[in-house]
Amino acid sequence: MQPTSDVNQRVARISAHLHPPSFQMGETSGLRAANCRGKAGKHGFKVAILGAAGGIGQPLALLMKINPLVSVLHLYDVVNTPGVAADISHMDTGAVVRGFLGPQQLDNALSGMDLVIIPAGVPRKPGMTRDDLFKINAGIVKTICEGIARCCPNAIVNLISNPVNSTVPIAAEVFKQAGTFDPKRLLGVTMLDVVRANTFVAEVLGLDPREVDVPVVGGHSGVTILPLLSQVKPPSSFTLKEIDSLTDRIQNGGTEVVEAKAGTGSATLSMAYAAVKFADACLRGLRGDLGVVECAFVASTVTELPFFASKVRLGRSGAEEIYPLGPLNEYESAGLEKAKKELSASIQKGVSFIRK
Ligand SMILES: NC(=O)c1ccc[n+]([C@@H]2O[C@H](COP(=O)([O-])OP(=O)(O)OC[C@H]3O[C@@H](n4cnc5c(N)ncnc54)[C@H](O)[C@@H]3O)[C@@H](O)[C@H]2O)c1
Ligand SMILES: O=C(O)C[C@H](O)C(=O)O
Repeated sequence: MQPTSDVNQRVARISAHLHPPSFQMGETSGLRAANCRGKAGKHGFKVAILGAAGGIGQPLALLMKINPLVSVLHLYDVVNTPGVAADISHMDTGAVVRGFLGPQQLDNALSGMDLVIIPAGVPRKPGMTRDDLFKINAGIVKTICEGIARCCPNAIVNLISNPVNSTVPIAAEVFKQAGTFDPKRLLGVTMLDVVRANTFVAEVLGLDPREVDVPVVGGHSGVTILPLLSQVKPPSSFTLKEIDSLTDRIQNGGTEVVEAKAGTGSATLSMAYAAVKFADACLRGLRGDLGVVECAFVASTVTELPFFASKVRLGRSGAEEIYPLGPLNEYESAGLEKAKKELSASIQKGVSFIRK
């Protein structure tokens, strides 16, 4: 495989020749959006997806195009965005779609955005840990975050790229160096763990998953994924066997999908669903809705670690309140100690990548 920087440079050279700063619906057909009578995009939020041509990026773009809170949707990737943007732009929903290809168009993709969602980077293959992705994805996240600091320092950032336990600290360090770090606006997306936990717990309880709420705290990898089954809503009790098997399945849900996909990638469709659920919550918070609460991996003082996933209240300025973990039982307290040990090393690895 070629180093990412070489690929990026080649893409930049080619795209500089082939493409203007962005391309929009109709630009190849003679009927440019700019010439049309209606001017869309006045109401609602401007959202960028970086990694928009990927396994998560494409269904995520589709679902964000349907979201009535989105007025402008920027789709950025280092490959294939012309096709994805053209395709998505034909959907008769409100958001105006623009595509951006390659590093030369990164700044235009990001300028003026309210929310930036980042699923850029390589996924796992069977036998790999999320930390095995660090080598490639750390640099990708660094470059993208440098762009955010330059072009939309006030945007809310939803970071999906793995390993989340390290990429969020990387993003924080980039923003600190640029003088733009606002801990409330940087959110690591752990929503898929909650989505899985709700589904698996509902299965055991014989309930509709939409009626179930399982807080999942800690981080987004193996033992750092800590479901708090003692706090499930509606209040429920489990046998020790159920607790063991539910905890194991929630912690290894990602690996279950990686193995089932047998080398072709990791969770994309359920992740796009989870990402949209989380992004929608962020947008409702930005709009000023009250009582929007979801789990996310954020800068935190809930434990002695500088980052931790827990329930947060989303408002006009991002994660405005971070809730404490609440009472843990003995099983969960033991899990918390294991989680903190692994998380601490992953956070340090991310910080050192930038401070080196
Ligand atoms: N947080 C979570 O819960 C969660 C869940 C699933 C997957 N993930 C992670 O999300 C990432 C993406 O997964 P995927 O299945 O969509 O992978 P994918 O390979 O299908 O897509 C990734 C996309 O990123 C693009 N990309 C690469 N370098 C880029 C750069 N410098 N700038 C912009 N785009 C770039 C690629 O061209 C590709 O289109 C992986 O790291 C994966 O581990 C996280
Ligand atoms: O498991 C992976 O590598 C992808 C993602 O983190 C997931 O939880 O599905």
